Amino acid sequence: MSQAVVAVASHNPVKIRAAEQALAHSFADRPWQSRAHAVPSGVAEQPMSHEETRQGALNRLAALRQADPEADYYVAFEGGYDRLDGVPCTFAYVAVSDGHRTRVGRSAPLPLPPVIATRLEAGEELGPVMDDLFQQHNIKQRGGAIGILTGGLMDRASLYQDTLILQLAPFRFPELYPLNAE
Ligand SMILES: O=P(O)(O)OP(=O)(O)OP(=O)(O)OC[C@H]1O[C@@H](n2cnc3c(O)ncnc32)[C@H](O)[C@@H]1O
Repeated sequence: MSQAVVAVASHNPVKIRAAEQALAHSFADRPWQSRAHAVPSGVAEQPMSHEETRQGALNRLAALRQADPEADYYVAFEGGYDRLDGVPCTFAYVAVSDGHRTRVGRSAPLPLPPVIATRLEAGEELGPVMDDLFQQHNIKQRGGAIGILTGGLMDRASLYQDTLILQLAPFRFPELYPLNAE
């Protein structure tokens, strides 16, 4: 069977791996390959609200579809920060499309310690702040804040992968999720 292609809206290896794994697990009857594209998010490097983060994922998805019109699936992740129920958190939005149907969803949130929240609210980015506090290099492209603060029980790729798998349910069972009800 011919390879199916998932286009990914980032060169960050964490995001590419998460997209590849989620598609390969959700649609295991097909072999998958990924194509990565650097596309603009159209929002700040460090989105500071859930609305801005969601918009970043949607903007990346739209740019990705223009950049790679022949892919079978399109996946865009955007990492962000907000106070959810008053608690400072980092989370991601994923936007996924097969060219017909589009779904957007937010990951489970990771609560951040006040020392990190204060620095983000002063204008710093989470990746460099984590590198600085935990003496890491480019942790955002490895386990991320999730890896460090869960003691390795989860990592950025696994959280993003699970977030995408949940949003793929309507694509797996299209008869249960009619397009005109979305
Ligand atoms: O190359 P791109 O796709 O832009 O990937 P990114 O990791 O740099 O960027 P995102 O836009 O997804 O995330 C926004 C910021 O949040 C940071 N970030 C998000 N999740 C993180 C995590 O788990 N650990 C460390 N930094 C994280 C990241 O450093 C970015 O500066």
